[in-house]
Amino acid sequence: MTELSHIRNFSIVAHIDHGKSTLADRLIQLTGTVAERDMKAQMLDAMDIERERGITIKANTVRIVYPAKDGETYVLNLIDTPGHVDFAYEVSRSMRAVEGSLLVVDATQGVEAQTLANVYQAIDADHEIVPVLNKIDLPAAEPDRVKEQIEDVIGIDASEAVPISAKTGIGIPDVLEAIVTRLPAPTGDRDAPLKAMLVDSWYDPYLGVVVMIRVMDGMIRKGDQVKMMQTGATYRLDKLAVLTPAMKDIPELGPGEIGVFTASIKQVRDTRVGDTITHEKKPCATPLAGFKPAQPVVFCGLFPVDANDFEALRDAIEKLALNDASFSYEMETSAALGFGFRCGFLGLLHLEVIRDRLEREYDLDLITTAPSVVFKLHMRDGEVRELHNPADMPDPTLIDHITEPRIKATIMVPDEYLGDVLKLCQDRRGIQMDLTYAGSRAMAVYDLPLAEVVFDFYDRLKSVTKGYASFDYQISEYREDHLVKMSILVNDEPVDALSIMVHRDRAESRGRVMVEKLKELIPRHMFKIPIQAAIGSRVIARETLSAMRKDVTAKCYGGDATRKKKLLEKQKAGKKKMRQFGKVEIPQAAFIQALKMDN
Ligand SMILES: Nc1nc2c(ncn2[C@@H]2O[C@H](COP(=O)(O)OP(=O)(O)OP(=O)(O)O)[C@@H](O)[C@H]2O)c(=O)[nH]1
Repeated sequence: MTELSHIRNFSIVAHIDHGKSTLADRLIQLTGTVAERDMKAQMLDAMDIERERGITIKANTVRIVYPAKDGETYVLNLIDTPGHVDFAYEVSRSMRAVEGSLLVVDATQGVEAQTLANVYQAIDADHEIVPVLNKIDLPAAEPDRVKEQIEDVIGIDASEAVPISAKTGIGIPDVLEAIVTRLPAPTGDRDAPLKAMLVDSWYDPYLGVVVMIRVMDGMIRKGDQVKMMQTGATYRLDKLAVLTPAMKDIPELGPGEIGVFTASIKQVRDTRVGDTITHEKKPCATPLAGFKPAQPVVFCGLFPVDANDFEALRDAIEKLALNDASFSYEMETSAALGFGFRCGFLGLLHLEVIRDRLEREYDLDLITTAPSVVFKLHMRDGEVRELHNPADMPDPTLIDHITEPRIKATIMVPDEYLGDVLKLCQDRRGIQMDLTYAGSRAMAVYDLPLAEVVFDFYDRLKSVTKGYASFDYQISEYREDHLVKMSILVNDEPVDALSIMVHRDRAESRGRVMVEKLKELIPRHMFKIPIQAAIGSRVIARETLSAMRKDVTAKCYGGDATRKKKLLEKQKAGKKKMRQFGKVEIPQAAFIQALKMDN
């Protein structure tokens, strides 16, 4: 056990690309935590997808042993936090497991959207914050200007910000000293009953479920019988270790320490992030505050392009779900798409990440249906039903009214983009609740329907503000509105995967945009194809895709056989991504494209 005074727990907060991973690598390298030959760039972003997308999804941690200038040796625990709004809950609870943060700001760019969103999380968690100005090796670096900006915009003292280059290594020893001298040591009572926070959990193919904890009070040892206070489940610890980042066994962990254990836990679903872990025999009196199970808020259908892949998809989804408690699924059948799954996610990025992993790691070709939220149907007979899929909408005459989830959204944006942001929120049925200014930044608080946000709101917000807005939301309440189901008919056949719930006053314009887009997205066939949007039996928008009779190879007059072959191959590959509806083939991309709202 390490003495409390010799522990420092911290996270690194930064806007994307400001150098968080590079700095973490440097800290690990300089302290010799990983042998030079094992050092690979961006150690902490384990998964391929994280690397490619440059985002960190799972919170990672590493224990660094650092001999400081004062002659004492300190244990520094770094927790890596995810940076996207879909994972805001993961960020906020991992923040509560540490006492301080390094705020990394790119000295050539200055404070940006996520810098703000993330630093406010750190401030909320009462962190001591050490500003770090990165990339000072670049000629465009303006450390003084950025210092001033940190003080103006964030309102924290930046006079002692540490100038560094994570790339060349300048200033890294100063960062380590600042961690020891400026961040507070944790507090806790080793003689009190065990109270530990479940910070994260994941599935390891060799060890089974690994649980990461931060001990608040008491001691935890290998062989202990522990209890999860929320779920009530009890387990015996098989292994207790720290991450260096490789797992290293340790006999015990005391207050302020961070480590991992295994305990023959069958699935990650049995471990709830934020839960309190205590001893079964001598439990602590009260659990830690703020436990909140992650609730899926966005649902969509995932179907195999090739019906023969259904079993493979089931297998893959079950495996992924073992590793991700916030992802839910149930089997679904669709007239158009056959057998598949209705899946629930924390948000759109989460959806994309899961879909990508299924396609890549399990080599599956998937069709994704329109993301939707959970509506509540208040039936005339008094029953309240949840609607996860617009295709399951019952006869509207049986419904008294429908409620939908609303959110309280906070958007921070530089002045010059405010007009566009307000228009976007207005277009999405938003109600302005507050508008304030801090320096040259505005903060707008809106009450918005979640359904209008789940699809492409972030994308639109990013594009109208050139990436300079930060966005955060909380679900507020379910509220009644005039919602109707709109169906899309292609060649007079309803395509259930394209039906959506929409506000009555907006159905016509949404329907018009959708049929126009589908007309562009569906390739011409040998016959005329009507494309219609309808509410019940009433058609509200219609386009006709005219017939075509053309051999794709007709253009290749002359005897260029290879070119002809290539075209045919391309067409064949394209077919794989097509789906047959009656006589019509619809490309898979059309399902998502048609639903984008950028009219
Ligand atoms: N010139 C220079 N480039 C740097 C420095 N630190 C990081 N970079 C580069 O900046 C880019 C982003 O660095 P990352 O460490 O991946 O940034 P990050 O904040 O971890 O990004 P995400 O993990 O995507 O959030 C990479 O190309 C780095 O090589 C620095 O001090 N100087």
